[in-house]
Amino acid sequence: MLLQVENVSKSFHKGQQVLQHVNVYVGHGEIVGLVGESGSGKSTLAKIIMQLERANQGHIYFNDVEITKKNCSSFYEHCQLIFQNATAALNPMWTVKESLLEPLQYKKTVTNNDLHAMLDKVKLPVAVLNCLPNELSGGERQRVNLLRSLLVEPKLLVCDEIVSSLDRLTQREIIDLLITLNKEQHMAILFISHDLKAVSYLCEHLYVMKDGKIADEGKKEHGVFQLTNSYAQKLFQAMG
Ligand SMILES: Nc1ncnc2c1ncn2[C@@H]1O[C@H](COP(=O)(O)OP(=O)(O)OP(=O)(O)O)[C@@H](O)[C@H]1O
Repeated sequence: MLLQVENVSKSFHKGQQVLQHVNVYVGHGEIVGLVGESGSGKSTLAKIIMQLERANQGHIYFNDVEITKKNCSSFYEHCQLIFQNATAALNPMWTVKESLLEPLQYKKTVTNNDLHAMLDKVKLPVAVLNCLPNELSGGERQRVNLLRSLLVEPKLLVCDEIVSSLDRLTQREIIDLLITLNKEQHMAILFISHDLKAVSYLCEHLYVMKDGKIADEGKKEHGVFQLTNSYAQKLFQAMG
């Protein structure tokens, strides 16, 4: 198993349990969805996985090694998080080229040819390298953000609502790109979203969250998730 979230619980204030005994598993090269209503605890779980928040209880394992604050820098070489607000993730003063090269400065040399090949992969023109974030569209910014994470060649990409603010066509292009990266680089994806259509299209395995608990989980068979919990079934019936 690549990622194991074991029995994670979290409360910010006394009495308000945001996550309760959550177990989530992502296999090598697997695309796993996590859906749930607004406030069900999805982003909090993503932050706990990435060691940006501390769980009150439970453990995170990556490749069977427990992730803690102490060893998380090597974890970040293999696991990257991207989130909805691509603008906030990019330094407004840096050109795209500076933003792309910054996470790699101590790791490996990236030639202009490597950069151009990667830009091509995420369907961005070479001209964006000299642009500042505010000179790009929302879709372009999210592609830059994605590319920034991909240059590290992660084994797992955690995506928190990354297509929610984009139009349907751009959403589809980014999701198709994720599918290509998954196939070509065997990169696993934890795709957190409240967009059931996007999740149904992309994911093979799904967790449904409700009020901080995993209400159901199921694999996709013949294009349909096999869910047994009545809340989870209703969610998908409502989608039509
Ligand atoms: N830093 C914090 N301090 C206090 N409460 C918080 C904090 N972060 C999240 N919460 C609370 O935890 C609950 C879950 O929030 P979270 O952002 O994880 O939900 P979500 O499922 O990601 O929602 P959305 O789909 O709207 O992003 C909410 O009630 C939220 O107010």
